[in-house]
Amino acid sequence: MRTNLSVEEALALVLAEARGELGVEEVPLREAYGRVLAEDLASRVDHPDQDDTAVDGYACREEDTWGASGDNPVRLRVIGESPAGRPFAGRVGKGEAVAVYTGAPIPPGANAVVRVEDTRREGEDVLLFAPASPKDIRPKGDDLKRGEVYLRRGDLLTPGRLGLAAAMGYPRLKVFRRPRVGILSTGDEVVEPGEPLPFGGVYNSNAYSLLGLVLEAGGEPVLLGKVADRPEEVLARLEAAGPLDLLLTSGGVSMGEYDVVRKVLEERGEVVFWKVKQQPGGPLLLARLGGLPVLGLPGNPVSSMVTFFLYGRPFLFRLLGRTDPPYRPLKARALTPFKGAKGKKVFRRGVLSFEEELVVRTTGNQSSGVLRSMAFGNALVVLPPDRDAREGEVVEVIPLTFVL
Ligand SMILES: Nc1nc2c(c(=O)[nH]1)N[C@H]1C(S)=C(S)[C@@H](COP(=O)(O)OP(=O)(O)OC[C@H]3O[C@@H](n4cnc5c(N)ncnc54)[C@H](O)[C@@H]3O)O[C@H]1N2
Ligand code: MOO
Repeated sequence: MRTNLSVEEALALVLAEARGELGVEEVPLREAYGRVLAEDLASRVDHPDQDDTAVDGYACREEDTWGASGDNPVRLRVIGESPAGRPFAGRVGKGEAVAVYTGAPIPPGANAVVRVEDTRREGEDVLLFAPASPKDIRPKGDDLKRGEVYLRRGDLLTPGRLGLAAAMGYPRLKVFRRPRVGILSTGDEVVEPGEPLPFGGVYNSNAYSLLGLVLEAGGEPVLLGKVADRPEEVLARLEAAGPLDLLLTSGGVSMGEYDVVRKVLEERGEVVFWKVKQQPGGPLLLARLGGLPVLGLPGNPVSSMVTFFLYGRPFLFRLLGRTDPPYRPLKARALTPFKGAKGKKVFRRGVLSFEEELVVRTTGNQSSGVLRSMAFGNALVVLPPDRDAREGEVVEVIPLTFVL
C-alpha cells in the first residue's frame, strides 16, 4: 500500500482504476437529457433544407428595389405567397414579389427579402419603403449540413445538444449506461434523518450530498445505508446491491484500525493507497474489492464532498469517456485571505463572482465539519503546499460546476 501521496499521484491511481467500457443502451430523446452519447451523430438532413427567409415580408429581386425609401417607394406586384411548410410553386420575375413568412423557402427567381414593416399592401400590389436585403435569406445548410458529424461519442447531452440531436433527425440515441455507484456510510453515531437523534448522534448527511454529486456526475447512486461493526454485514450489503462500478464509503478512514470497512478491504481486497497530502480529505483511501474500485472517503462532511469532487467525479467522467474535463481551474483575485497548510495542498471553499474581474471571498468557517461552506460556496480555492493567500492576491479556483 502506498501512503502520503501528492494530489496528482493519487488522481492518477484513481483514474487508472477506471478501466473497461460501460455498456450502451438506446433511449428516446425525452430520456436522454444528462446522459453521455455513445455514438457519433452525423446530420440526417440539411437545415434549412433550402434557402429560406429569416423574416416575414416579401421575396423579390434585389435589383428591382434599389433606392426604395419612404419618399420614393417601389411598387411590386404580389403574385402569391409562401407560408412556412407550403412553398410557392411559381417563379418570381421582374417587378414581382411573393409574400413569405419566417422559415419559408425563397421562391425561385427571388434573391432578397424586404421586411413586412417596411411595406404597405395595396390590393394586388405592395409598396416598398426600403430596399430588399439578401442578408435576410438563410442559406441551405446554414445550421446543419447533411452527413456532417456535430455530436460525438463522449459528449454530455445538454439542452442545446438534445435539441441538436432532434434537429438532425434522431428520435432515439445510444448512450452509455450510467455507472452504478454504491454509497455506504459507517459510524456508530450516524443516524438517518427522521429518526430521533441520540446524544452525540449526527444525521447521515454524507449519503445525500454524495447522492447529489453522483447524480450530477452522470452516475446512478445506490444508497446502501449504514453498516454496523460486522464485516459480514458489509459484504451482505454489497451483494444485495447488485453490480456496482464504484463503491464510496464514508467515515472510518482516519484511525482506520477499528473500522469495519477498512477491515473488509484489507482482508478481502487490496488497499492501493491511504492518505493524500491535502486538506481537507487527507485520509482518503483507494482500494479494490474483487474487481470493484472503492474510494474510502473521510467522514467529515466537507472532506467527503471535496474528495468525491476531486477524485470520484473524474473517475466517473473517465468511465463514461466524457469529452469535457471534470473541472476547469480559473484565476481569481482573493478579496479575503485564505489559509494554507504545511506540506499539504489546500482546497478552501469560496464564493466566486465577477466584479470587473473574477473575485473570490471565503465562505467563512473553513472547518471540515461545516457543511454550509459546501452548500453556499461555489468554488474551491486551491493553495499549493506551505502557501497562504493574502487579500488582493491572484489565486487558482475550481468552480464547483454543478450543471445538471
Ligand atoms: N488523530 C487523528 N485524528 C484525525 C485525523 C488524524 O489524522 N489523526 N484526521 C482527521 C481528518 S483530516 C478527518 S477528515 C477525519 C476523518 O475521519 P474518518 O473518516 O475516520 O471519519 P469519522 O471519524 O467516522 O468521522 C469524522 C466526522 O465526520 C462525521 N461523519 C461521519 N460520517 C458521517 C455521515 N455519514 N454524515 C455526516 N457526518 C458524518 C462524524 O460524526 C465525525 O464528526 O478524522 C480526523 N481525525
Ligand atoms: O481532511 Mo479532514 O478532511 O480535514 O477534516
